[in-house]
Amino acid sequence: MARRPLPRILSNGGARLARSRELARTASDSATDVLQPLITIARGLRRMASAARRRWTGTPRERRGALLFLVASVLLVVALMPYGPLLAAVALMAAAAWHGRDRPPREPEGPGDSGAQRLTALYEALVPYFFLAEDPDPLYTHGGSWEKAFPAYEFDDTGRFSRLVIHYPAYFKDGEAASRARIEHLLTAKAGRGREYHFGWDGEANHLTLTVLAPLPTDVAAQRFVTAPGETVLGLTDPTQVQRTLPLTHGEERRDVPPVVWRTGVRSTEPHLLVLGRPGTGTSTLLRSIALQALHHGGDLVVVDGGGTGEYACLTGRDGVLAVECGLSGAVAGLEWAAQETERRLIAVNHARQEGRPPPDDTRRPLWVLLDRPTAFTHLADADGRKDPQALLQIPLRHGRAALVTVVVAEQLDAVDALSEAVRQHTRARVVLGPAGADELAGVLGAPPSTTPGDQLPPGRGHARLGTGPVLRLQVPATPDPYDDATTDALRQKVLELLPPRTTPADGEHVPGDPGDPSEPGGGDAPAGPSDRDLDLDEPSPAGEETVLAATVPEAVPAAPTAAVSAPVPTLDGPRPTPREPVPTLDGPQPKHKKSVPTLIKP
Ligand SMILES: Nc1ncnc2c1ncn2[C@@H]1O[C@H](COP(=O)(O)OP(=O)(O)OP(=O)(O)O)[C@@H](O)[C@H]1O
Repeated sequence: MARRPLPRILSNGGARLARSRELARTASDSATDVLQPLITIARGLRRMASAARRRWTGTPRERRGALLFLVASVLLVVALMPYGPLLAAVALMAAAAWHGRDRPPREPEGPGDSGAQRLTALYEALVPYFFLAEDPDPLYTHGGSWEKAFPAYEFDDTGRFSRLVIHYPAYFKDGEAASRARIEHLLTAKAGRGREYHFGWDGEANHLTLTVLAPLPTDVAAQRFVTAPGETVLGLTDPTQVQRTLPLTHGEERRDVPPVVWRTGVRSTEPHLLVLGRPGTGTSTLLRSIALQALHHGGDLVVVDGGGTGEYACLTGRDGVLAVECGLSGAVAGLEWAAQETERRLIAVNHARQEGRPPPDDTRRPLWVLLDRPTAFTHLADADGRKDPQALLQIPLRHGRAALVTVVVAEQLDAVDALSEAVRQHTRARVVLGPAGADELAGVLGAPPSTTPGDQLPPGRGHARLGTGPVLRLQVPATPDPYDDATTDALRQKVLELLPPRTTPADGEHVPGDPGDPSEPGGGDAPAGPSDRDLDLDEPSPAGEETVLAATVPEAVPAAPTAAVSAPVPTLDGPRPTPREPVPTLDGPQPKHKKSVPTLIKP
């Protein structure tokens, strides 16, 4: 059947319609331009009329008669004057045009009543700190005015300060931490507790800027961070303090968040990290997060857990995890091996340099030594008359940077005194999690933070300082123990996905199943927690009966760990075992294996 053409109005009606709409718009624009003076005058007349009406209603009744009489007299005079009505009409039009002109919206004037009250109260509170009797023209004085002292202020919807600039006298000792802390403490109390503030001291201009900080996101979970090898994300911080951002996945959406990135390796100026916090503030979580990132970048891990709660059990037997030690003997053996491995690497690198060769491959794989609560072992060793495992950290801490050996120590704040001198001296990257006083923070970080901690800190919230850098607010990404019953399924799955696969055990050793990990044969049904959970700190296993926690090393990197058991280990301090001689451990010599380290401790 032949197609019938559409009616013209339908076939090209759309274009016509658009054209006519365009024409109408142009015509209306031109008309508006032409009639603009009339529109302005009309708007002015309306504004004047409403002003007159307001004036009339605002005039008391008893004076309205007089006002009416005055207006009538003026009108009469004008009417009787030569050209009076004409001049009056011209004047009226001119006045209407003036009042009808477009005016930019007026800035709200002043802080309002409640704002002024807050500013006055704050000003009075600051007087004792900023007043000097000898000052001939004091900026702060009792009964004085705050206008000159607070050049800029902003309030939030609830009427509390969101930003405030405070001008202080030049003689105020802003270079002294104690003086600054007193002012910050006062401002925190006056500006409203329960929020976190940033204090920006501008010593040159004698200005202090108080800014309310938005809470750091607590809903970011462990994930693959877009970082280069040698970079570890400790957590998230404020955009004002860091230039860089990382794209992070948060639920379904992706957003750019400023991270605290810690650089390790040969060029690092702070190659080792100390994490402190009160119990339950998230120090183990941060160590787990670091472990996952280290494994992702191809590092080897030795984990020493003095907490003894099995929070690192999920790492046991994973590719790259050399040992997860919860007992004193295991800890000592693991750390002894790490010290010897550091030396071996150093010497190998030195030889290679002297011979003009690049460093051998088996010195290039980063080795991470993670210690959670090492002071628990110090007490145990002391009671037992055994060697303090912390003493073994001396070499990795002092020489680890050149050997790509990184030490991370997590400890409780009140056990700082029990940390060895070497740990305190060589851990120049510092993190403090959870509530801590300004003095405590300054003592650990070497400088007080420029922000105040809130009253209620979520787990994983704290401060970080890398070397001599600024003190940064920190929120550690949620990286819970996947074997913990309290962990939600979504988070458990996220952490399990980040774990490397299990290494095939050597010597037919059994590597425990992964409860909840569907990829593990029998994993879903396995009892929660592998064997290291059962280790009792108070009862160190007898020599030769220590539970094997980690057994193997991937084939791709045979040299590093194998060296621990079979390669010659020259030392910095003195003679070491001769070639082919196994490194002695507390539990006796180790068997030799071609591709794998059987154990750090004999089964
Ligand atoms: N960054 C975080 N985000 C969300 N929850 C966290 C975070 N850090 C820790 N938590 C939660 O807080 C609790 C304590 O964490 P964690 O075990 O890491 O603390 P801890 O300082 O090691 O305490 P303890 O020494 O008692 O083991 C856990 O339930 C953990 O899931």
